[in-house]
Amino acid sequence: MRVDIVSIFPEYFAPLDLSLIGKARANGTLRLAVHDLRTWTHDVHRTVDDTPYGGGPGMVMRPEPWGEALDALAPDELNPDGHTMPRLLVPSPAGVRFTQAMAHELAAESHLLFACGRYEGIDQRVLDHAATRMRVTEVSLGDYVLFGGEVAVLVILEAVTRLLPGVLGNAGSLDEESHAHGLLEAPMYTKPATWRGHEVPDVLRSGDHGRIARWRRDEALTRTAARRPDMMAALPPESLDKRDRAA
Ligand SMILES: N#Cc1c(-c2ccc3ccn(Cc4cccnc4)c3c2)n[nH]c1N
Repeated sequence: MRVDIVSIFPEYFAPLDLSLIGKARANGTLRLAVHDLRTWTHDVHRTVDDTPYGGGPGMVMRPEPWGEALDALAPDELNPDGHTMPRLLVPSPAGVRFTQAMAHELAAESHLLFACGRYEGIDQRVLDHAATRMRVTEVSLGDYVLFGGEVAVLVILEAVTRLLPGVLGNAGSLDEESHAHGLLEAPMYTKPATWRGHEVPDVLRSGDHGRIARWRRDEALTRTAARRPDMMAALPPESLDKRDRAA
């Protein structure tokens, strides 16, 4: 997967050299490049923002630098390596909610292009024009307001990269984690069996894999019902067997 990120704070992405994302870059699973938006400014002050039409607080990111950046990173002609147009992702408080399902969807893309806004956001015409040439998705992490899109890109990239083949050592862990099947994951334990008077549930030390699987399912259902009734409501009825309904 190829990933391009455009930001006025490219140094925000230094953490992407670390850990499993760093390894994915080193082994070629992830080809990531971070670009400074000011590369595409031409004035002495390298200006990227201006006052909003219609008035109001703050500043808006000017369309010209963004237009040139997207032209350079998503040229109309096929990329040298033959790839088609990238999918443009624009973090925004007004975006569609980012979910694990979207992470899976994005993990299937060959080229992601992230546009990190700042100030009050990017001039809408940048997104409108981009949408005439590529798929554009405004995406939000949740119902709170950040300073800009960089943190969202770090979160999205981590959620997507861990789904790429070979990135997670134990791909099986993807099957049981929270949100994998629309439920929160069950509690996890490791040695020692007793810690500060707290015991590991006996079933997990029984060696009975059927009982363990049932216990984990019951715990996942209980947790999800208590913490995320919205997820319970969204579960397809056929995904719950009669035992689940009794849990
Ligand atoms: N994803 C995501 C987000 C953002 C977010 C993403 C990009 C930008 C670019 C600028 N701001 C500040 C800003 C402040 C006020 C109004 N509009 C924008 C951003 C906030 N906030 N919350 C999320 N879940």
